[in-house]
Amino acid sequence: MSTLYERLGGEAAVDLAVDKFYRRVLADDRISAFFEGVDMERQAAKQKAFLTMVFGGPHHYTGKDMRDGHRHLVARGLNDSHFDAVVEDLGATLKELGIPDSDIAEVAALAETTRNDVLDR
Ligand code: HEM
Repeated sequence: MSTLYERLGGEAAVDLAVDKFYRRVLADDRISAFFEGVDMERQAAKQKAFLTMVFGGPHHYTGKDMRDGHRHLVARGLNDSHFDAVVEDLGATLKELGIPDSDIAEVAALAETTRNDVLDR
């Protein structure tokens, strides 16, 4: 029985999805403002960490890290609607990559488990 991360293609799939996902997020005017002024050098690594988490792969982040990493964004108004937009953009990216709907639903469910930490509540 393979894990979701393995089924999606492991690290290679994460690398492929990072670029497509980030482009989609930056083009999404519901959420792009939150990424203004973000350190671009570190951004690829962060996006990789993001996708590894939501693919259910090996990552070192905790709920506390997610709180600390997004608290400054919550202070700038980050809320459920923005979280929903990110999950939607992620689903659209995976769909574009030919990932089956059942796997996309699993990724969305995993993302969901981080919602209260990301939104600091
Ligand atoms: C599924 C939920 C989410 C996960 C798993 C996630 C994951 C991550 C991770 C791992 C980092 C790197 C943290 C660090 O090491 O500094 C990060 C940073 C970031 N996230 Fe998220 N994130 C989520 C939701 C969101 C949402 C909804 C937004 C905004 C619409 C967002 C915007 C950002 C930004 C702008 C950064 C960079 C912050 C900075 O460097 O100033 N994230 N996220």
